[in-house]
Amino acid sequence: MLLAIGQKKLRLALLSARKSGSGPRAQHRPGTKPTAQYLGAVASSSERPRVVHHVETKPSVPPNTLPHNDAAIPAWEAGGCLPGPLQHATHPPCPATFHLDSNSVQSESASEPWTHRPYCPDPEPDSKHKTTAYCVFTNATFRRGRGLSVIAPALGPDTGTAATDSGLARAVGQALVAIAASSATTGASDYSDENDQPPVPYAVQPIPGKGLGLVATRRIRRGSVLMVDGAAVLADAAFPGRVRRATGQELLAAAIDRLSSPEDVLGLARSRDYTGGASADAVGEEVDARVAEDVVKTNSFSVEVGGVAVMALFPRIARINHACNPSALTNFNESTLANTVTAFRDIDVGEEITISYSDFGLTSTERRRILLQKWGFQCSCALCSADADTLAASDARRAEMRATGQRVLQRVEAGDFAGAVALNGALVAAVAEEKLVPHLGDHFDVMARLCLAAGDAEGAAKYARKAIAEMKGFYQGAEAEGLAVRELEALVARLERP
Ligand SMILES: C[S@@+](CC[C@H](N)C(=O)[O-])C[C@H]1O[C@@H](n2cnc3c(N)ncnc32)[C@H](O)[C@@H]1O
Repeated sequence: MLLAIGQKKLRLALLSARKSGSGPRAQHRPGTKPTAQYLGAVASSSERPRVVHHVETKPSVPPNTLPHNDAAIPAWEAGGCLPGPLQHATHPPCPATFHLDSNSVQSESASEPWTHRPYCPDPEPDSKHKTTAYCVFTNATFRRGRGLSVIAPALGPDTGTAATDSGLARAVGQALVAIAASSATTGASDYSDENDQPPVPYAVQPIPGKGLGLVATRRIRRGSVLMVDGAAVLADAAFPGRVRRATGQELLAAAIDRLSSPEDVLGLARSRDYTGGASADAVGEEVDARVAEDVVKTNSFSVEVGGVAVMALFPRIARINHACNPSALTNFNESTLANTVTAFRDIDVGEEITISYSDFGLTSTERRRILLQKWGFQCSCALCSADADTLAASDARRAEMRATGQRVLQRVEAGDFAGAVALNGALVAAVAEEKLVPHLGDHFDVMARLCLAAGDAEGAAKYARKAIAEMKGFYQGAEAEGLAVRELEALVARLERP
């Protein structure tokens, strides 16, 4: 994700170089913040892969809905206790509502995020490993009753927060309460899945050399939403390094087991066959634990929730294969806990729908190595299978894009904005030639800011208009109304004011 990181750094450099009040405030928005990538080595990856991140146009939780201090939680104050992970130092947990069976439903109240008692296996501390207590928190109503399980640090009985509390259970709990409140008001389902009603524009079918995959069943236009998939499992990315393996497997198995259809997850692709041909639900508990672990490794995205790095499993998106020049992009929205798949370009009937698990700025050799090392497969996508000349030309463009991005940044840091404008123009051309079209809006946005910093108001307005057109064309619907577009529109209006 060097390209996007470069863009982000560049934007930051531009902001610090800019005189106060002379331009719009930069925000993270689609294509600029690397967050999502399939995980090969669970949690240990320091890479921040390709992502398209949703524009947050409003706070994810209405003010005072679920604040972090007890003084502002009147509904729960009345009861004198807080449910599950939202317990606070001065408020004891609500023992009366917990059933002894950890799988039994605790509550389906819209104001309480967890419908089950947290499942907290013994952390098995030993002298060699520094272990942390983790729990499985479950909301059975999310995803239209298919459920969501969260693996997050346990909350201490005395403090309400664990020493290592990542805030993950709290952040997800807040999102769930806000989602429930919004569904109750609007009658809408817990995430926007209007595009998922049959007939969907794709079919899941065998793809030679790749297992199953998605194939377009009708022509899909660039920018259209193909699928919105709510998370089934969210796991603190740090947990595999902080629990013993057996405990980790136990947590994962419990997280999946609490979903209404565990087989939807256990039946996903994995790197090995532990079953001897038996179906996932027909095998023993021990095997299930290993299957659960492998399925999560093979199919999880890396996203952020409440500033915490998280492994996220979206069961339907998990069927989408990787391509180095993909036909679609994913876009995780922290407020809805759902991931949206958008067509990267026009997709013909019969064409495979693919996303990228790796960084666009890498050469083919680098990508293949990472896909093999971290995800355990030899990439057989169209670009990797292309002839040597095509691959070499693509590699040269991607290497050049990366190097040019760095040079642009150096010019900005040196205050040479005119030089940066000239170089960034070459970068935009290379991006277009490599058909990484969704990035164009971001690049035009950067060009607008560079022109502004260089004192070229006309150029700034021109590129701001181009960025708006790209962003609106690509990120249809809510995204097009996003903060970035509004900022750019404000910039154009300001620049055009006589
Ligand atoms: C998230 S799953 C994708 C869906 C999977 N094909 C299935 O059958 O459910 C990832 C797995 O799909 C396969 N895969 C995905 N993209 C591939 C590619 N470009 N080339 C070869 N295999 C691929 C690999 O086996 C990988 O471990």
